[in-house]
Amino acid sequence: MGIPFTDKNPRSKANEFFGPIGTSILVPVIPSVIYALYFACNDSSGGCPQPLAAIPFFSYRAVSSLTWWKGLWDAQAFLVYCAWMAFNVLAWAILPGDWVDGVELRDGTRQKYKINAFSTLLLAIGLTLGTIIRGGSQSFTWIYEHFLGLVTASIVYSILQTAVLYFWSFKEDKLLALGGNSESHIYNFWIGRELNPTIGSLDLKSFCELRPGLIGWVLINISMACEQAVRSGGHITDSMLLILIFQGSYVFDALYNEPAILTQMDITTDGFGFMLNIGDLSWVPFTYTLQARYLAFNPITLGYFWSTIIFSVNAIGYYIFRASNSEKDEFRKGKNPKNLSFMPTTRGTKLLISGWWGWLQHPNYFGDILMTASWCAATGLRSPIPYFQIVYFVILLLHRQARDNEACEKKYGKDWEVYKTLVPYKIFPYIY
Ligand SMILES: NC(=O)C1=CN([C@@H]2O[C@H](COP(=O)(O)OP(=O)(O)OC[C@H]3O[C@@H](n4cnc5c(N)ncnc54)[C@H](OP(=O)(O)O)[C@@H]3O)[C@@H](O)[C@H]2O)C=CC1
Ligand SMILES: CC(C)=CCC[C@@H](C)[C@H]1CC=C2C3=C(CC[C@@]21C)[C@@]1(C)CC[C@H](O)C(C)(C)[C@@H]1CC3
Repeated sequence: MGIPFTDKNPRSKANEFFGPIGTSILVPVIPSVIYALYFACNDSSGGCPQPLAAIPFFSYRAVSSLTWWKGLWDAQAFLVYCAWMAFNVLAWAILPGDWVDGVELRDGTRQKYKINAFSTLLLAIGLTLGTIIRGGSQSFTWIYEHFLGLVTASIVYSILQTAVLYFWSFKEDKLLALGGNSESHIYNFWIGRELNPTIGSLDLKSFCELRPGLIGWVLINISMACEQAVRSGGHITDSMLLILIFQGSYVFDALYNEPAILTQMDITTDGFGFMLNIGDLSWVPFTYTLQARYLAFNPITLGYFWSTIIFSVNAIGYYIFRASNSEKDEFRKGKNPKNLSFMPTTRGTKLLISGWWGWLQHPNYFGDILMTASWCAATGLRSPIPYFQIVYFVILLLHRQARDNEACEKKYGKDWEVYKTLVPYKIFPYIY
């Protein structure tokens, strides 16, 4: 099928993520990594890497049997996953929230967003805690027990949703993502063709980025803590408590600042393709919970000394992340309470050259990386598997920095070169 292009939706180049070849590798690799993390870190593996052949996922004999494949599917988990998506849609529809405008799109229109993700989070946590208070820790271990089935459910759901949206994007009059209208179907499938797919007034991309995955992350962590408590006679370790606090507050922060996401590249520029579908709905809830899942069957006590160090790294990271994000948000809204220096640009928008944004090109990434490092450190040193998160996250943010740099070169031209001479370090102070 030829892929049409018009003045409104010009042909784009398939030049990111190593083009059609890179994206055709990424599409099967991302779900495989989610499964691999499960098989390399569960109760039977003990969360330590075994010889690869001992892990069913990597053993030819296991993978070639139909029974093994059937074991990945859990109909009950699939129903629960669909019910979870329905709960999020209902909460979005029923809970009150202000309607705000997104950034101006290239056709002059603006997408409208209902802001009530934070109240959805409070509702979900309230219901969960109510269940645990009434039924004890054992009443909320279902997620731990059905983790593999839920992984499959989320992957199947993401594939179906991406496929439906891909076909839907060929209906006329859609505004497409500038990067997602290349000549390659697989590349467009990965990036996403339509910029802002909606059902009625529900914007699917922002909905999926903030609600089912992020709130699911918190609930999965709580289930892992319940599993640990059941196994140890009602207690959870200091490491598990730290993970609940760190990651819970990270999600609280994201949902409390919901409107801030509307100016980020995922919302303004990328389509809603496989990358964001599987990223939001499967990767975030099922790999970002790796530390809590590991601790569920590997209780680790850190003690006051290490807990204080790890807590401090997370607190410093959070401070840098929040302060720098808020500084830029305020500045973009036309406020400059600290009287920070900035440079004018021919594009019209100004660039900060003092404060957090005069220190690094992405101070918020640096804060985010410190936080992720503290999450991994809370799992101790017995297994390298929970450290997967920091490796992945540094790669993600290095790649994101490169994508943003390219976008800023286009937006600001020579002014961006000047900015880079004034603020030479990208993410890591005095290193990179
Ligand atoms: N936990 C996770 O999995 C992930 C978390 N994140 C987090 O999301 C947050 C947002 O990240 P992201 O949107 O990628 O990037 P940034 O918040 O760094 O935003 C980049 C944009 O900011 C503007 N900008 C850049 N420099 C300046 C300056 N000096 N003064 C004013 N504006 C400037 C430019 O846009 P313009 O000039 O057009 O306004 C640029 O395109 C980060 O905190 C990141 O850590 C991101 C990905 C994954
Ligand atoms: C491996 C793979 C499929 C990667 C896809 C990338 C996505 C996992 C991430 C792209 C941008 C993201 C953001 C968040 C979560 C991860 C993804 C979806 C985010 C919602 C996390 C919470 C933060 O506070 C945030 C709101 C700033 C952030 C936005 C970007």
